[in-house]
Amino acid sequence: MSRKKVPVLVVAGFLGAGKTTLLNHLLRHPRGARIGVVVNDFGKIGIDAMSVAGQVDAAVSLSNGCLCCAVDPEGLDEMLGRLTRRPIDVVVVESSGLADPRVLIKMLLNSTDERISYGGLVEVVDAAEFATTRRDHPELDGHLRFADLVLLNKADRAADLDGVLRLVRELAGGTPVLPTSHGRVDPELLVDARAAPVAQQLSFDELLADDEDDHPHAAYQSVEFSTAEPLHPRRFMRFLDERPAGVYRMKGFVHFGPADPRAFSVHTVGNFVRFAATRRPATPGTHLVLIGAGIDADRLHADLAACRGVPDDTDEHAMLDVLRYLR
Ligand SMILES: Nc1nc2c(ncn2[C@@H]2O[C@H](COP(=O)(O)OP(=O)(O)OP(=O)(O)O)[C@@H](O)[C@H]2O)c(=O)[nH]1
Repeated sequence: MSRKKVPVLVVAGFLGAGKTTLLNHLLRHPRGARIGVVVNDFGKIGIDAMSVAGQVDAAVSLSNGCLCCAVDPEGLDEMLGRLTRRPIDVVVVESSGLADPRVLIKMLLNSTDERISYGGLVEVVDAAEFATTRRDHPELDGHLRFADLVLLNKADRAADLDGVLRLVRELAGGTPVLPTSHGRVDPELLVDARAAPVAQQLSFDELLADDEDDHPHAAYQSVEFSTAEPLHPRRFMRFLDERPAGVYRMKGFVHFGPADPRAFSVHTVGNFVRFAATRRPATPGTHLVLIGAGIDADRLHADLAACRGVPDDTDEHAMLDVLRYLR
């Protein structure tokens, strides 16, 4: 039986930006997702966090040094293999501060392990020390641009948060930038909960209602979109390309009708897009949840509604852009 591939999300950032803090936060608030982690230094991941997540053994670590330098592709595959032997929904890999995350990403993209697929790059940036980090590591600008999502952490300590946010957004080009404190992002933004089809999950409003006070739900909005009609693959890909920067996360199922009879799951983290061909969901059609901040729900609805349609008979390659993101 073929199993769903496990996305491997890379968390990068320069020294002290808050990568471990983010990992601990995700482990403490897994929202039903079974999270495996690969960390550089096991000591920094709170054992209590692993216990909360009920997965004390779902972590591997290097006793020293940096993943990219200490591990060759086979070594990485072996580590991931150990994690994905048990049911797991996502693996989060912490990339050491000084390494270029692209080395690790390349290893993941070239992995021969059929059970995993690269799941995107989250760059954690220290908002309080941004100028110093940038001065010491000019390569930071490049990291911001090729990340899929930038978390501007330590927002609580930044002397001029608006100014830093403006600058980071400008440097990041099209990469969405989300301010956070103590890595407290909603896990829904990064990982898929262990769940039935999106249509049967709790709505975001329901999630808003229930949590501890350190859970920053209130900052986000969710927009749901469903249609029984097929989406036109080219129009939908254009929508993804042009989606507003405030849409941090999108997940659900898409149906392209006659262009491809399969149902596809779609999953985005920031700019990262992943499609997977799935078994057809119980209700054929498209069901999407978009999560973000400062987004115009009516506009998103209208833009998605405009994606409905089927390619004409002469457009044989209409699915190509979608298939490029198939993992
Ligand atoms: N005030 C404040 N402190 C934070 C925040 N996030 C992390 N910290 C603190 O900053 C320090 C560094 O955080 P880590 O999570 O260890 O950073 P890291 O990126 O994993 O660090 P390295 O692994 O050394 O690169 C710790 O003392 C955290 O408690 C934040 O948003 N605000």
